[in-house]
Amino acid sequence: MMPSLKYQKGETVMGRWPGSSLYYEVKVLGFDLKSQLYTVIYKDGTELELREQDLKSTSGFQARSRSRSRSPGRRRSRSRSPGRTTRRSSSRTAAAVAAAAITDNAASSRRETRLRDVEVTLSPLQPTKTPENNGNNRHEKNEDKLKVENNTANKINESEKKVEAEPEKIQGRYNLRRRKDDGDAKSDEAKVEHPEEKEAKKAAGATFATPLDFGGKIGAYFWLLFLPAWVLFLVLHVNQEDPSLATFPPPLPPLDVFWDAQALSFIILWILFQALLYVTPVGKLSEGMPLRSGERLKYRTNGFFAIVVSAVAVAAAVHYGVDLTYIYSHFLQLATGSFLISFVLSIFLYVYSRYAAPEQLALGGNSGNVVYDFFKGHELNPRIKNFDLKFFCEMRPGLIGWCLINFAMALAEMKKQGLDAPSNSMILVNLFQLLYVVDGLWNEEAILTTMDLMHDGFGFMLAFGDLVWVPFTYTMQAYYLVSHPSPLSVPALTAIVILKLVGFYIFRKSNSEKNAFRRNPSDPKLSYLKTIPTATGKSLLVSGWWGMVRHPNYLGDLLMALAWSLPCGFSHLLPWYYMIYFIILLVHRDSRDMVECRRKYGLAWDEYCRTVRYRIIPHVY
Ligand SMILES: NC(=O)C1=CN([C@@H]2O[C@H](COP(=O)(O)OP(=O)(O)OC[C@H]3O[C@@H](n4cnc5c(N)ncnc54)[C@H](OP(=O)(O)O)[C@@H]3O)[C@@H](O)[C@H]2O)C=CC1
Ligand SMILES: CC(C)CCC[C@@H](C)[C@H]1CC=C2C3=C(CC[C@@]21C)[C@@]1(C)CC[C@H](O)C(C)(C)[C@@H]1CC3
Repeated sequence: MMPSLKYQKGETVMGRWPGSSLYYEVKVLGFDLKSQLYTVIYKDGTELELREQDLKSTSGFQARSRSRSRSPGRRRSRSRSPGRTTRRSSSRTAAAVAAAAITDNAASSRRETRLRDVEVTLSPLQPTKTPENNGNNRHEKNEDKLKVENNTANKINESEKKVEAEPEKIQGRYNLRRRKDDGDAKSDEAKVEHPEEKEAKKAAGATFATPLDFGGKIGAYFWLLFLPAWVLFLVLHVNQEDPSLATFPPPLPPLDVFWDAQALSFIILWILFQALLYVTPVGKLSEGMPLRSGERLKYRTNGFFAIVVSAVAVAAAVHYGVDLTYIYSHFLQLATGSFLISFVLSIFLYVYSRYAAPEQLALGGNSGNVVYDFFKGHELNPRIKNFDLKFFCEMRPGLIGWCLINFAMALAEMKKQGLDAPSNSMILVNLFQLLYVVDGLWNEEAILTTMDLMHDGFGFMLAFGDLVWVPFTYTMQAYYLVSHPSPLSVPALTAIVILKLVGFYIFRKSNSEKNAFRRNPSDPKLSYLKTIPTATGKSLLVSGWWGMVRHPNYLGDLLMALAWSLPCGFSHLLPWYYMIYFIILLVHRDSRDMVECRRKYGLAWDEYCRTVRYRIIPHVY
């Protein structure tokens, strides 16, 4: 029993469908005092959390005509409502709707046909104007108030315009909060909120999170210690004459060797220089994907400009006698300096996130455990004014720094081996990785539809990953080649170049296809693609690259990684480190994404997985 609550455990009530005014019959499973949310279960077994405002007693509903619910005008006004969300509830409810839509899909074996335009046909009931309804939802008088059966038949209707055709409407689909009849998000914000509603909103934001990754709370402690230790191990190991497992563990130098104030100041200067380029008003202002609040952040995507200016600056520095082999000889000290910066940044990010509104927190980094949230990232998009810290760190200092370090290694190789030009292997590694980074910066907008930008909070994992892991471990191949020459025959070189180009083609095409589709699903250039509708208003691609495997971009990336290691030969395991790490990282990311997409899209995701059976490698995995 749940004392003094409006709805009791076991009671059957009507629960609102996110982004609309449709109500399903649900059974109350429980009530969370902290979040003030009811856990309810649908007839198809889907559980979700709803606020009291989104529940109504069944007595307040009556059957109403089908034609009214299908009025296009009405649908229009609904989907234009400003989007605000409660956390878990929105996605779980979406899953429930997806479940219904896809059940019918599967039954009518429409997989082979074009599934882009969908309408969920419901059997609506209209609530009578009971005092309860009027009291709770006065603002909804003009909206459809519909009751639907959970096991309602849903069908694909080719004639209806799908929600995705107007991306700005997507936000309305996630709305489980009070909705105003019209007006934009800003006017919404300006209205005074009831204190109770404020509390519930706070609680909803603060409590709900996705399941814990990376071994949970204990895992977070482990990774916090292991990741820096692993970088240290790699840096010390690669510096040895014989970097084989026989010399494991590498000898630890005295503590004072780690610290170099000059190295730290170079890192700070580099980050400030990149920050300056980032805020330079050159290049496009791109829109991110809609957030849970319905808001879309703007990002200055001038990464290509940044790398070109950086290259010119580095070339000028070399021309005026700056010895870049300093990077090779002070690698450990530079890594230590970067680590310190990433650690201080992570502390700042965590403290800063404590002042963020609940809807600005990352679902995956909101466990309530300080260490876990510090590691995983508490706030989704921490910004100082318009300066987006996550976007900047992920795309600039570390990524461009990676190319700078590789270049320095080529110079160091020439110096150490007494060469007039870098070796073929060194040139390949430099060019391949430069292409990867330049491509990422050229297509910088595409990063806005990746997991890191959309779902992961910005905390130690990414700050350390961006500022330490990328520049100081992704450069292992180039570092290795400085003192371990690996001559390449012409056929081997040709084969490696072909492998790289094939990988790059798959990687770029698949990433661009998904990005273009997410940005404008009705792009005529994508009209040949088949899709599966989901109840969130977004669809899933089931043909093209994303019909081949579930992560074609990972396949391309892995082929490229192979091409980066091959020039280093097979004498040591160390240059293969990236390949091994990358397989683990991408397999884990794929699993994380599966969980996240299953949560978001429910049975529509299962249907996608049935249609596209392999995850990364066709017919293998
Ligand atoms: N070099 C490196 O260290 C690393 C490189 N990468 C690369 O970065 C790139 C981005 O990777 P990552 O962010 O992990 O993942 P993705 O770019 O693959 O993003 C996954 C998201 O894409 C959407 N999606 C999945 N399936 C479909 C589909 N069938 N149709 C439409 N949308 C779909 C989903 O988001 P939604 O539906 O919400 O839009 C899903 O959450 C990849 O190329 C990867 O290889 C990644 C990690 C490290
Ligand atoms: C420290 C942890 C064990 C792992 C940290 C992972 C991060 C290093 C990576 C997570 C996703 C990344 C991406 C790129 C770099 C590595 C990190 C930050 C990326 C920017 C590289 C360039 C590509 O073109 C890209 C697609 C833009 C990549 C996006 C993901």
